[in-house]
Amino acid sequence: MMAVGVSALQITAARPSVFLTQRTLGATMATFVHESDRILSSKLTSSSHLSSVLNIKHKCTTSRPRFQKFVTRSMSEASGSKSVSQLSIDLKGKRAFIAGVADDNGYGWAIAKSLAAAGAEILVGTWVPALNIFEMSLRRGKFDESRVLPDGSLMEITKVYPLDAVFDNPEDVPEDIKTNKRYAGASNWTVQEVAESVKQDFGSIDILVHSLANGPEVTKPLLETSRKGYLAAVSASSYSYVSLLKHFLPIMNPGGSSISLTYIASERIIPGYGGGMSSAKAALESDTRVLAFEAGRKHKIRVNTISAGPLGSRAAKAIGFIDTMIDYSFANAPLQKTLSADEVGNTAAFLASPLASAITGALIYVDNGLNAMGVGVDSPLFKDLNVPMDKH
Ligand SMILES: NC(=O)c1ccc[n+]([C@@H]2O[C@H](COP(=O)([O-])OP(=O)(O)OC[C@H]3O[C@@H](n4cnc5c(N)ncnc54)[C@H](O)[C@@H]3O)[C@@H](O)[C@H]2O)c1
Repeated sequence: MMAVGVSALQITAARPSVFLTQRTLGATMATFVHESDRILSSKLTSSSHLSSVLNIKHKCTTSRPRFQKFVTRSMSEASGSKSVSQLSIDLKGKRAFIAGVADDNGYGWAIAKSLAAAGAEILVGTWVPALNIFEMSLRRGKFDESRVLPDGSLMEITKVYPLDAVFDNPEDVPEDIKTNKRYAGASNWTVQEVAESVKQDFGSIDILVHSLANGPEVTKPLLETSRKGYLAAVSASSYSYVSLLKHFLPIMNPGGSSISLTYIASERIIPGYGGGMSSAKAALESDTRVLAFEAGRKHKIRVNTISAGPLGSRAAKAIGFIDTMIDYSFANAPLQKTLSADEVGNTAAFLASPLASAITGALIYVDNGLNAMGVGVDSPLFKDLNVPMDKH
């Protein structure tokens, strides 16, 4: 079990922590030895002694390595918690709205878990046609195994909102959708209405995540994509983000953070990622920069996007060649390992945290480094180079 008040997402160095936390200091006494081997007995009884301890440590950094080593060891031992660092991703008291969670396989779910592990309250927006099955599965405990957080507790989703991010307000909704039975029973699911509902229910949020995309003609090459299909991809996958941020910004607390998910097909040719989806991701990335400026200046909100490597989510499986992309990444990325959705989730938690307080308008790759490659090293043409190669 984690200590009370400590979030489950800690950034911990391989070495034991060298500083006592304020909390620990209050209850701790530590003894230090002077470098000339004279005993300098310094009883630490309150947190007001922290600065003097740190000063001693600071002064001896270069010229008194032996003394520093001793102080370091004494302090860690006195703290009694070698693995607790002072640098943690702490989102306690923050509230996140994550758009695009409809099962436990995708990046949205993993991001929700990491944010929850760091202490944030979780609200999700679920695409209306997927809402019933998602809520039923949640209720029946189908996701319980994947709700487990690092400290053993289960991620709580405070509220699930129906959402269709293709529509900004009720006036936009065409008749065929209004009468569609997949939308029957749900209400207030346009972007504007969802933001209003969240405002009514909770007042404000601190973190907005856009983890959704849709391109009805994604399996078609760009040259065969219709205007309708192309615009639908951009509407669902890019403008949906502009709209979400526009409607949520007024209820986002200053210092808050917004994150979207993109894919390398925006900047490099990925045959098979068609239907205008590569164009939609390029728009999303460009918008990230402009929105960072506008949201930063007006509301002090940071806007970043994560370019994630391939993951076998429901959406990716619909494209059809995700297993090939996962194999390709394993064979060619600098890090030969399977990308876990949690790695993207943890990056999102970092970006949402005060640790990333100067990062905005950025595209962060979380893809085992595949983006950095200029060639596919698994090509037979490279066989004489003897590139180190693990088996998948
Ligand atoms: N899976 C990958 O390999 C990969 C790689 C890079 C980036 N991404 C991006 O990650 C994000 C999440 O996708 P994922 O792959 O985790 O799949 P996913 O299936 O978990 O998420 C996509 C979600 O979008 C929702 N959605 C679709 N249309 C919607 C709409 N109009 N309104 C509201 N919700 C809608 C779906 O219901 C689904 O929950 C997407 O932006 C995707 O492009 C995925």
